[in-house]
Amino acid sequence: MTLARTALWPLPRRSRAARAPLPLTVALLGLAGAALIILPLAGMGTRVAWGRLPELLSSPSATAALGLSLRTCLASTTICVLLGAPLALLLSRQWRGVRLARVLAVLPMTMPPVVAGIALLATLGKKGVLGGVLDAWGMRIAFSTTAVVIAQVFVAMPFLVVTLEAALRSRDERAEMIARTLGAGPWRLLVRITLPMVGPALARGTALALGRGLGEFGATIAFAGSKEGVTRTMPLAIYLQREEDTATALALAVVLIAAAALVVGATTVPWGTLLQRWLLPAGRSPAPSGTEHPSALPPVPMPASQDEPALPHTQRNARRLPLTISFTSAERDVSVCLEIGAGRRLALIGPNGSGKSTACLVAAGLLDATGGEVRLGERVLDGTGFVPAGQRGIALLSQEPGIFAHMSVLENVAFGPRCQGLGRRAARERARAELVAVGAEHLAGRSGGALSGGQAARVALARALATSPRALILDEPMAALDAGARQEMRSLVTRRASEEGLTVLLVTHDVLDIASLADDVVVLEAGRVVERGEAARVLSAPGSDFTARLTGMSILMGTAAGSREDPRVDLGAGMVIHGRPDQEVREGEPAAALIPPEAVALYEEAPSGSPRNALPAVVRTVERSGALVSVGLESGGHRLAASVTAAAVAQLGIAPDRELIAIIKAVEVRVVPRG
Ligand SMILES: Nc1ncnc2c1ncn2[C@@H]1O[C@H](COP(=O)(O)OP(=O)(O)OP(=O)(O)O)[C@@H](O)[C@H]1O
Repeated sequence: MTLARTALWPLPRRSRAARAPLPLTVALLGLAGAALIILPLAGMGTRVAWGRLPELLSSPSATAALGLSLRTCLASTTICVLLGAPLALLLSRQWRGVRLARVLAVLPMTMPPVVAGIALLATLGKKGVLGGVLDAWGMRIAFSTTAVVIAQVFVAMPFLVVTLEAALRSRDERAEMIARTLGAGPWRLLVRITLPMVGPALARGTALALGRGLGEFGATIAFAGSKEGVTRTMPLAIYLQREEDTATALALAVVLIAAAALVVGATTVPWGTLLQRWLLPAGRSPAPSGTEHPSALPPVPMPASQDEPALPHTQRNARRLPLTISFTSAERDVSVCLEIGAGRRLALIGPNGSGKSTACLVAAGLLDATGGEVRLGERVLDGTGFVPAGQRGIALLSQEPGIFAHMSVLENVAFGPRCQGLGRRAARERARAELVAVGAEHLAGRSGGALSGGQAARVALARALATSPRALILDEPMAALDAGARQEMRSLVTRRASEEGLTVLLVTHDVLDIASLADDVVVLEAGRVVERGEAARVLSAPGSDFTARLTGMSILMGTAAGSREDPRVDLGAGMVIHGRPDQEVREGEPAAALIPPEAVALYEEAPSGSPRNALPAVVRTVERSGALVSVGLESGGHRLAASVTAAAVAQLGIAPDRELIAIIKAVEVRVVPRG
């Protein structure tokens, strides 16, 4: 079976069926192109005195050229990396004139090298603009080994800059955003997140710069001349000796081609994957765990604030803080004021583009709260001052978990505590305890890039909570998970938020998230609040079109009862709803029964056979909805919606105030715990 599956998908690369057909003419032209590259190399190979290669390469002129090329290339490549990487970082950002700067940076790539040499000579030569000044100080650059290095840097650095800058501009910036919310400063962000993310491009750019430096000829001969042992690099030696000492010139050419092939070959190696494999071998055992308990989490120093001194972890847990987010963004046309009570969980819902993520970014400190204020407890985070992301005591979890793929899971979770000043060992201990708390300790040693969606969501939660936040912003972190993983994540968030006493802002499009997680709901439409209230009230009696459409189903609040095989919700006044089996119930805890309108059938009298869910109900509204009719009912103070045919409406005489019996299929009722 496995064989059949692998044979079918993915299709083997060599399979004929897997290849898109190529016109014969195109294939022949391609082969002609390849011949044009290979034939001269092969032709040269026929002239090389292969047997005398060691002897030829050990001649004084050859060793001098080889040694000089090696030294100057190492120096120029180092300079290319040290100056080129910062230049690429500058060019990858948006600022006035950046387009012109990008053109100038690649100009040496398209310039004839000899022109580059003349330009360098005009600047640094004896009569050059700078050369004259340097000459007065006794520094002669032209026609020295330094000139060779400068010529190589001039022509080679753009290769590194262009490669790195393209990678930087197309990188996914979400990981950096997450790192900022975890407290990373500019250097840590650059060294631990940005550069490792573009590591393969940096390696490729460096290899290309090295290759270009090795082959440099025109700029060198014009600016540095050709003095044996001082400026005569391999390409120059090959050119000058090609007639009088052809054998040595060809031997040097072989070395140059071999070096170039090695360098170009190195650019095709998947360095990122290899490094990860070396640094995190698959067999590496997960970090020891199992002895820690969440209550034993080592403390993390809270960001210093003048008006709120850092508190010990245990005391902070006891303090639940209210969160206020109030701002107006003219650019995005969003104007919102949210007040979340201390330790409460508020669901922010609304159509796409209504401003939910904008509110999350403002709260986390990734966007300015223009004309407003962000306040956590007594501490003003934005408004009369600005507390940067990562120092606010607010953690952000977004739809993309943003797990750092180049780090292990343990390092991911330890990242925040490290940013907050904890030592390596203490940060790792803290990370381990957080992983235990979310049931992911077995993943500690795994690479961050080797997690399933559900695992990544757990790790992201552990990483966010490892910074000991007081408020948690959840911007649809469960949207990409399957139903099972979503339910697990809901329970986990509910438990950890209660344990840590967190104030939670949750963005979601899922009614189940609201029913099981939220205390309060705010509805946004077109950047404005159109409805707010307690979750139970908003869900059972929607006051806006959006919530009415969102809920669609009836949500009956009550108390959980029964067992996994027969879960129930007691609605009070002797009314009970049975749900479908295989749902977790916590006897006596708040729960909601979610009922789709199609699961409700209406009868004049209870049918024989005593169906399990039979509720007396009074019709309140009747509305046509496409081919069907939506009937709004009230049963013991609960609102219930049914979807019936027009024929049923006529047959039963369904009209406002009509008393009926609602029969609800237990298999279609979901029982959801309300944390
Ligand atoms: N980077 C940006 N620059 C300018 N405007 C933006 C930017 N990102 C979003 N917007 C605009 O801001 C408004 C609110 O967008 P936001 O992403 O906050 O909505 P949302 O409710 O989170 O949407 P969704 O449910 O699709 O995630 C939209 O009109 C959007 O076009």
